[in-house]
Amino acid sequence: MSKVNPFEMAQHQLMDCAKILKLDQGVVDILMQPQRQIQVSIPVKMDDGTTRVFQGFRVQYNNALGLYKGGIRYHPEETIDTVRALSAWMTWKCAVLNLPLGGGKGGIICNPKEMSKGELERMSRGYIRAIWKNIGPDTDVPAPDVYTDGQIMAWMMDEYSTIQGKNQFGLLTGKPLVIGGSLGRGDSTAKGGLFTLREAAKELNIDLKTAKVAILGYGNAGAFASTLVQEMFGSKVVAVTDSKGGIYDENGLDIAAVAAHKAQTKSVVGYKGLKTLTNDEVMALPVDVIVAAAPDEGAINEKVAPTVKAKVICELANGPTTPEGDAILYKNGVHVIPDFLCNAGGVTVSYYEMVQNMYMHYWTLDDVYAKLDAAMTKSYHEVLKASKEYKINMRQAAYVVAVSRVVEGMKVRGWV
Ligand SMILES: NC(=O)C1=CN([C@@H]2O[C@H](COP(=O)(O)OP(=O)(O)OC[C@H]3O[C@@H](n4cnc5c(N)ncnc54)[C@H](O)[C@@H]3O)[C@@H](O)[C@H]2O)C=CC1
Ligand SMILES: O=C(O)CCC(=O)C(=O)O
Repeated sequence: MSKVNPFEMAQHQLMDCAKILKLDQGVVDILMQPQRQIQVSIPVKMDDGTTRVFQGFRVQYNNALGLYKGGIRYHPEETIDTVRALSAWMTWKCAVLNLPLGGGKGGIICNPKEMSKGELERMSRGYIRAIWKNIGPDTDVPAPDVYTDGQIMAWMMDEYSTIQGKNQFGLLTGKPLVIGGSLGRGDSTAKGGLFTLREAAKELNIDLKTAKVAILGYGNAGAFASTLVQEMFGSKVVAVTDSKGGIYDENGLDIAAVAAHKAQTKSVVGYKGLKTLTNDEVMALPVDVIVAAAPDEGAINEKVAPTVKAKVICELANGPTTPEGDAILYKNGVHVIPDFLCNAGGVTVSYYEMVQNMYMHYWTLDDVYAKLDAAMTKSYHEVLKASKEYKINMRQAAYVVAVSRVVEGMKVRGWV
């Protein structure tokens, strides 16, 4: 995961925005730190009879615009700084989409790939027992993120409901459909990002039908993106990577066959005997679009950025580009659709799930996609407009739009 400190990166980006907006010091001081950080120890009975204690976090960054919202990650290299950074980015993400929500994030340091289903269930329930007083349908609503899924959400919701003595479906989003999940949440991050790519392509006169696309990080977001980019635009996916490496075929990959290979061997590497490439080599390929979907914060740095030949980078991952990388990409005319705008489709459909849970009335898939398309398109153009008005890059522009809204919320509430 991170070779950089993601929270320092997030603070650097925020300071950049504070200068553009000429924010007062008191406002900056509030925005630079989370409102609350919770760290808990979770003892778990392992299958072999031993007890292991896992460290878990929940960081509640800012709730000026609404309750804290954001995913929970299970990762061996999770740190409080990763979770802090991600909770800040959640705040800007909800604000840039104009959702009535604030930002939060959670994580547990663990390797879910080495745990049995029973161990995962006991750890997930233990996490909820440790933090239940600080979360809830009106205060902080978690969701799935890296290496967590609907099943884990279901266990967590069930544990919380048991503690409360009543069903609490609204505790979190990304739930299985049968217990109040929303249609369309599964591929919403990728789909939302591709709606912004469509708008960027119009702006830059890129014909997506003939575009070559490289996808970094063939996980939830990346795998959906590789199928959808073909279905929605007819683009050709020529490269994909995962944590073990990448593969490239200039004539296009058969994505269904790559998915089958990954399901069988646990990696895209080795598919049809193609040479294994590193992520950095894939970044430098002659493609039109890069979809950055690997949970590898700061991977697009000052060394990698100058090698990028793509015209557009869609940041489905959180924090893939360092400030130094950003400056180089901007100078070289690479259009970056920044993370908290590009990947906001996930939390937007999570918000739709909350609305549906409250009304106990469920929408069709077409309704969800139509609303998501309208929301992502509107936000993309608001950010593009700010980028032109202020003559700043798309990330700075996304910050300007998002932070202005959060600051307005803080002001009317009398915080500053
Ligand atoms: N799933 C969601 O709804 C959302 C996810 N995101 C972000 O998207 C990114 C990916 O998340 P998911 O797809 O949910 O995770 P995931 O856990 O489903 O997939 C991650 C994939 O990336 C690969 N990977 C890990 N390290 C890598 C590396 N260094 N280089 C290349 N590939 C690597 C893994 O092998 C795996 O295939 C994360 O940054 C996450 O925070 C952002 C918004 C919402
Ligand atoms: O769906 C959500 O609430 C949050 C998803 C998430 O963690 C993210 O967008 O990074």
